[in-house]
Amino acid sequence: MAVYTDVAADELADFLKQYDLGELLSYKGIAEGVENSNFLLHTTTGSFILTLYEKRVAKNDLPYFLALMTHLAEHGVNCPLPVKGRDGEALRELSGRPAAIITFLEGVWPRKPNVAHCAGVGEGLAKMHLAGANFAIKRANALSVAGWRPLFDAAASRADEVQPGLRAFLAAELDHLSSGVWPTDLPEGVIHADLFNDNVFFLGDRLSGIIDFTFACNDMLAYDIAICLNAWCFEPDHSFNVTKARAFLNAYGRVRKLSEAEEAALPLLARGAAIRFLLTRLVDWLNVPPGALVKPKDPLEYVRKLRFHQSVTSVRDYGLMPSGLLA
Ligand SMILES: Nc1ncnc2c1ncn2[C@@H]1O[C@H](COP(=O)(O)OP(=O)(O)O)[C@@H](O)[C@H]1O
Ligand SMILES: N[C@@H](CCOP(=O)(O)O)C(=O)O
Repeated sequence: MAVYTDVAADELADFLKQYDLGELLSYKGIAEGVENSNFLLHTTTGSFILTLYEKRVAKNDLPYFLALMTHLAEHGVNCPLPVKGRDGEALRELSGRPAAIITFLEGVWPRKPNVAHCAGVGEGLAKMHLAGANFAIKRANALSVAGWRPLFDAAASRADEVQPGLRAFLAAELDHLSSGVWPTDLPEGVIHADLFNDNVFFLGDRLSGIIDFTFACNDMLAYDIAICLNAWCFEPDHSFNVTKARAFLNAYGRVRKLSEAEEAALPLLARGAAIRFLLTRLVDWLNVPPGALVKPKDPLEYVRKLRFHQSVTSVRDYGLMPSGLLA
């Protein structure tokens, strides 16, 4: 359960007086997520999500996330809306943390994503990319290449406790990715940057909503695709499922066609996406705050994904023909 900061009932009831949300009926910490403390609130007017922003989130970035959700919702993406208080503000403080209430989205995230889910997320991601095109505020990706070295430095001395040889493996990969090979000329825009299956809700096989914009930023759109290939297209036995990848990429391409340069960059972007999540997971694995109710995610899952992408020689391995998408 990701609750790093607890909230007392009387404190919350007082907090809610700043909103037109009625009286608090009940609330509970949410048993998912690893980044922030989240609570499900039931009030006399409905259900809401309360987020207390923790560790990796810079306070200065919060207006970006909240404005982005509003922008995307206004442009056809089903995502939560920040709830404003009577003073017109959505962002305030609770229990010493920046805090915001957002609307509750119906739907269930898929525990075992199937091919239809992968197609749904491909279409949804492309629509989100198009919807973000005219969003005016910019936020650099703090967890791109330049952000990986500090994470490595924070974990390197204990990496081999997690897997012998991991430190050297990570060092070599980081050296490669920071040697000038990382693309700089691919189409950019607003990316979600964490579109894992626990951040996409479905009703049956139909995508019903996207949540958790805590890592959203401006970066290469194809990098978001690479993050999804990792998050959606591997099986529990760690094998890559090319059928899911093809379904995901084809559905994406029907809404926003990938350029040949983007296709060609996918193996490298997928390596970068793999090391990014490997490193944050490793740091979290080695630094669980005492008393926090959180289940850290397995960094080694991403070692296997990274090794797979290191072995890729052609985009055919992702279900693509080099010259374009398969029909
Ligand atoms: N707007 C929402 N509507 C419904 N459930 C939500 C909403 N936002 C978050 N949740 C629930 O809370 C969980 C954790 O939220 P998430 O934003 O992924 O956490 P974190 O802030 O740690 O990244 C989600 O998996 C989901 O179950
Ligand atoms: N998706 C990340 C962890 C952070 O995401 P959250 O949405 O679960 O808080 C990972 O799998 O490493």
